[in-house]
Amino acid sequence: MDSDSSNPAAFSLPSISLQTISHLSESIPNLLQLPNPIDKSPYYHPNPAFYISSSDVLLRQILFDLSTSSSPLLAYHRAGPRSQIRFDPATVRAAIVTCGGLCPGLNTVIRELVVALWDLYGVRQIFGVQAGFRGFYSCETVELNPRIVHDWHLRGGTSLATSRGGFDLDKIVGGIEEKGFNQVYCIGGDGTMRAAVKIFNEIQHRKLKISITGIPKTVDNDIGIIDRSFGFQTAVEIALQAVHAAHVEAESAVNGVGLVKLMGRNTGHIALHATLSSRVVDCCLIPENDFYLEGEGGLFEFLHQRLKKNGHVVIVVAEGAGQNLIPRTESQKAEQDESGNQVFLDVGPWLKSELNKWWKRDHDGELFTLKYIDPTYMIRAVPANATDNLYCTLLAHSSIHGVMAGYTGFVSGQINGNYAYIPVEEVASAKNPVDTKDHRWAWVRSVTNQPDFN
Ligand SMILES: Nc1ncnc2c1ncn2[C@@H]1O[C@H](COP(=O)(O)OP(=O)(O)OP(=O)(O)O)[C@@H](O)[C@H]1O
Ligand SMILES: O=P(O)(O)OC[C@H]1O[C@](O)(CO)[C@@H](O)[C@@H]1O
Ligand SMILES: [Mg+2]
Repeated sequence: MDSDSSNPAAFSLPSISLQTISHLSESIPNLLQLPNPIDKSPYYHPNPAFYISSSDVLLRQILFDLSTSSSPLLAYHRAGPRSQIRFDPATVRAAIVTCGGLCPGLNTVIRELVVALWDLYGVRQIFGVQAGFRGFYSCETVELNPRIVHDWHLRGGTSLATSRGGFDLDKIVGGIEEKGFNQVYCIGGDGTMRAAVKIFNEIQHRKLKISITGIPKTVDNDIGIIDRSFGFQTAVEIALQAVHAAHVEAESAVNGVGLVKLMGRNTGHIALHATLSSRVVDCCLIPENDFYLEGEGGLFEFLHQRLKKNGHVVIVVAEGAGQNLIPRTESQKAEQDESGNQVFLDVGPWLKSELNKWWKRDHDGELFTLKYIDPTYMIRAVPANATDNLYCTLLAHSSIHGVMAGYTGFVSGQINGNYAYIPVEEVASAKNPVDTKDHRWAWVRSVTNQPDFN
């Protein structure tokens, strides 16, 4: 018999599958247990509800159709302070490392890790590892305290320096052991999370009492599971300035084209958000949606019509878009950066040149002005805005609470507005592409009226 779809009682809730995270007690016998020093904090006055227990979870999917959902709902441990801690603060030696590209908020996360370890938990041995993972074995570490980092949230970049490459598992874990670190905070993107998985596995293999955690950062917002990565909103805000400038230039010319290239290696989130929030973009080109230039339904035909109608156009192109169209030599095809990421050809100047050639070929003699803006590093080299700053603080605090409670091999992240601990392996493999089938891409297309290039 068919279930009555108007009667909610006719459906049963799917089961829940908890994504457990590792705990030091699984590999370290007789791990000590102490009351959380926040008990004595003059600011928090914790009541019983203040502490989070290991049975507190949050769901990844909060919207679903009961008539079709049958697979279990994924749940994660809720982030936050635990009533018992598993490190004696006096013996903690915490290491903080930043890896990969810059992102607004890196310095805020470092600052808040230092200040909260110091103020909330009474940790006094906190170290900055310089220049990314290679810093564990090739550079002096710097001792940090709240006085040193007090104004770091006002600075862009990372005051610890960052780098790509330099991943040598044996040397890194050797360096961690040699320097006596027992808490390792890794701030970085997808590559950093993949590296953290390997370090975590090696630490487990060596049965070391070291907790490692990841705090995901990427302006590209290309890390899955979490709501968004810190710094992304700030980057979009700065990107908008470039889009508005391109619009002014285009509008003030005859047959004016404003072309803006924005970051986004494999994902077009920055371009998409800049398009939706500016409302002045005529065409948004992202890596997830192939496009073509010539013929029916192509970019040139669309631009011709738009210029005829409005007299100007604004194009936003993400750096990873159109890579299949740009001619490249065999050696360019194989080029990688130090971390093994494919080196892209520069889509901005290529598109600019193609547009100029097209106009000259098809509209010779008619006025045409193309202004190209490439704000690339400007959007990620700035300090975090207010929202990202607060987000960075809560991520740093979540990480410390989890580590002090003895959890390891996890990432702190926001899921549906709440903070969770997610297994680092899961984050390392979770991508976050723009879904060109969902409502947000449909919204872009309805705002721009651009072709779908199918
Ligand atoms: N698969 C991997 N295994 C081990 N180490 C890795 C791996 N991928 C990346 N790494 C290391 O992680 C660090 C950061 O990687 P990468 O340069 O790709 O930046 P990222 O963390 O992805 O940040 P972003 O994407 O924002 O630039 C580098 O030191 C790199 O060597
Ligand atoms: O020039 P760099 O520092 O290697 O970084 C560029 C890359 O880093 C990112 O900002 C983050 O992954 C990408 O958007 C960009 O492709
Ligand atoms: Mg990356």
